[in-house]
Amino acid sequence: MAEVLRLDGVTVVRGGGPILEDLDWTVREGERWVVLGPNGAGKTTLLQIAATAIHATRGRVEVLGEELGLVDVFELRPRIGLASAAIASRLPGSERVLDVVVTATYAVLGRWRESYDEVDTRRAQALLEALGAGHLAERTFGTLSEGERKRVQIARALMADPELMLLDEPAAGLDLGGREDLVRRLAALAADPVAPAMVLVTHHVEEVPPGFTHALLLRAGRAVASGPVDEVLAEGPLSEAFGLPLEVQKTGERWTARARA
Ligand SMILES: Nc1ncnc2c1ncn2[C@@H]1O[C@H](COP(=O)(O)OP(=O)(O)OP(=O)(O)O)[C@@H](O)[C@H]1O
Repeated sequence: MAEVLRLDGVTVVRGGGPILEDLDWTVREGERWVVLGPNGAGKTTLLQIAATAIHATRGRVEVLGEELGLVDVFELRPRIGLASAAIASRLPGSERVLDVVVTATYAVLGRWRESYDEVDTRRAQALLEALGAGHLAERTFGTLSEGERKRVQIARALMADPELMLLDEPAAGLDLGGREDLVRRLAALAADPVAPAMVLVTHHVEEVPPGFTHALLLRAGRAVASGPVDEVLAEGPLSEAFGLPLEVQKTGERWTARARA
């Protein structure tokens, strides 16, 4: 399968020290990855590399077959879908939800022209419906609850039909019902054979949707484990990544973890 993301020996230095160190990682077409690790492990920095928002200090990064540093990132970015709190905070609260989604076609934040093609509007509405947010299309983004915003952001990230989808802590701030609803919708997306390759960042194994195939565990900027989800989301690697002895259980296709008594 084709590689959509490849990092070879990637190091990112900030404030005098490495915040990602000597990372090798490959994501292939059809794969659904979860990136887990404690606060400050480097997860968001890694997504920023994948989103072409920052450059590695050392090492080589290929995104969608193009080597960063040798390619115009403005041509690459429309092929990458990104949903993150940082992007959501830049979306105008007064914007109609349907427009929030439609404008992604033009890879701009906020509405910048008065009309869109009918086909774009229909696609935006269909994506909102697929994420259980069809009824919110005419509302303004600022009036939505946190859970509703997350679903709209994911619809927005899918709008431009990306080849790589990056989700930074999509369940953060959601209540139990909201989290479970989102996990279910992400599982449906993961099961869709035409959905893009996905990378989902989270702190919690409880948020890993069924159908995610691979996991990368980070601790202090280094990979602790990387590979098929069943091998990586195990007590040994998770305890090492989070720095405490954990009891991990898998029930059906969901995981739970807690500190060992
Ligand atoms: N510009 C910067 N200058 C100095 N340190 C930075 C800079 N950007 C990030 N860091 C540090 O790099 C480390 C990794 O940050 P990053 O946001 O990637 O971690 P994370 O795993 O996403 O954390 P969290 O789970 O808390 O969101 C943190 O210790 C952070 O303070």
